Amino acid sequence: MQDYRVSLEEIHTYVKNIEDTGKVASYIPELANVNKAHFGIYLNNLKGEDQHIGDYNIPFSVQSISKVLTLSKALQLIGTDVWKRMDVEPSGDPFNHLSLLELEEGIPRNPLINAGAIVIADILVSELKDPKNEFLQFVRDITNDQTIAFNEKVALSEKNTGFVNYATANLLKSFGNLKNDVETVLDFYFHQCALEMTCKQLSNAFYLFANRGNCMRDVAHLSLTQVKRINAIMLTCGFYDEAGEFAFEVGLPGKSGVGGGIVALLPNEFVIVTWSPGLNPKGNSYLGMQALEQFTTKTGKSIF
Ligand SMILES: NC(=O)CC[C@H](N)C(=O)O
Repeated sequence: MQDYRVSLEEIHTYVKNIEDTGKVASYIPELANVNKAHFGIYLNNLKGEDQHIGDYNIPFSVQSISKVLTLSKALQLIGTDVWKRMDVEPSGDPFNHLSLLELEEGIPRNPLINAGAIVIADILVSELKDPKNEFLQFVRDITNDQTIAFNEKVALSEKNTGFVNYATANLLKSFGNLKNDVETVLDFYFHQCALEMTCKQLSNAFYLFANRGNCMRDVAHLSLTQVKRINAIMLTCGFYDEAGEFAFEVGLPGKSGVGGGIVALLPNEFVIVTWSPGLNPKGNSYLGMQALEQFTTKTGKSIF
């Protein structure tokens, strides 16, 4: 791949020399069992000349990365009506904060924080006959991989400790921005977060955001306008109160999850996925962010 002056080996070596001060998420007990030493990168350059290194083929919990996929499904189903129930502004707050939601009367700042994603889950529960299975099928279809599944243990673990998400859903309900019952919506939400995918599968799933809405099989799933808007939301809101930092250091639209994964992409050029479970205090992968900073700095490829 002559386009990219940096090899993933170089980035791997750079990252291996950094002390990983990140901590594995433990507020979802099942995630605390993950070995922090895992590290993987998968680079899909849209031309079939992929590169990878490390643990790129080990499934991990995608967590909040799933919020981009549920948003996509909701836009497919009800289009711009999504924006009647939430905004598209960065929150500048942690992913699970409640204060803004109360102040702004149950209208979440954006679909990539928990409150917004719970409203999106409500939309999918209303619109789909068999929400969990139909959403899973959507993810399998865009990834072109029928093996992707939910990890039921992770979903249950989060349900048992999901007090803040229950508070969020109840607050949304009290403001009339949740149509279905709290249990049903959160059951869907905990399952979407408990999707397990590898770096490679995630890069294949996010291919459509770099490829004008068309997946790897060249099937159109989203319009160009929808993809433009989703990428804009990833850039401004994909890293919660560190969205500015990610744009500053890396300069790509992307999304993180507390499983330690980060997906980032440059439209019409590539999708890159990193996995390193140690999280910084804002809940984003500590080494993943540094690997991506090195990648865009060394290749000179960012949206800026
Ligand atoms: N940032 C994340 O990945 C958070 C997702 C997690 N399932 C939660 O709701 O707390």
